[in-house]
Amino acid sequence: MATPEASQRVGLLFGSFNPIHTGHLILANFMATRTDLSAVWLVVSPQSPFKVEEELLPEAARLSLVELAIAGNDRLRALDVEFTMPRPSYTIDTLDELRRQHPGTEFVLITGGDNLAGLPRWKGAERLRTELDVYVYPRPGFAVDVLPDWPRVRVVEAPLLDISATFIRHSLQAGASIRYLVPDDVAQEIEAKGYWQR
Ligand SMILES: Nc1ncnc2c1ncn2[C@@H]1O[C@H](COP(=O)(O)OP(=O)(O)OP(=O)(O)O)[C@@H](O)[C@H]1O
Ligand SMILES: O=C(O)c1ccc[n+]([C@@H]2O[C@H](COP(=O)([O-])O)[C@@H](O)[C@H]2O)c1
Repeated sequence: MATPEASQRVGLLFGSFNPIHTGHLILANFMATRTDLSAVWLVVSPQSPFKVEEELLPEAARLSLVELAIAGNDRLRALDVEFTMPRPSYTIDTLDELRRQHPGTEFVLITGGDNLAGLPRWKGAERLRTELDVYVYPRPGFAVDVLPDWPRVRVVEAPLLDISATFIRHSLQAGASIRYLVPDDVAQEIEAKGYWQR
């Protein structure tokens, strides 16, 4: 008899989450509730391969903010699987690890439209192209028809969200309010810890 996990299709949203914001949350919840996915796991990457960020919060702090943000949403889960893996964090390696840990689960890669054009340069791109369904959430300013050779890419029709972690960090550095750009609990924690504030 099939176990509940055997039929599960889970979306993986990889990110720096520096910090998590409402854009991530709307995206993740949209994928978890309006597609064939039963859940979305937010994978916090200690170090994204292409990103050189000077103001990267320690991964444990970023994970904590993700956990605060998704508390109470049964369809979302935060993962620290990359914390004990080599850096930078390559998605194909994490995918292999998660497939090993969850043999009954079928994983789908979720990404924002800004990362789509770069996918062919990711480690193991040919495996990603052929082995995975990729669900894309469009992002303002980025074309989504850039990978005609990736037949497993599917772009969802969803409201565009012009929110980024960069904007949150810059707002904090400028002393501007980030209310509603991140959940209240996250804003309070950022303020209490003084993250990105000068
Ligand atoms: N507003 C958004 N619309 C669509 N996708 C998004 C949005 N914000 C983040 N994403 C996607 O979420 C994933 C993780 O993003 P990430 O943690 O790098 O956040 P970010 O806001 O892009 O950060 P930064 O501004 O620091 O570059 C990526 O696939 C990214 O494309
Ligand atoms: O595996 C790769 O080669 C690869 C290259 C670029 C980005 N990624 C992953 O994509 C996620 C989002 O990337 P970024 O740079 O927008 O934060 C992040 O978690 C990275 O680990 C992965």
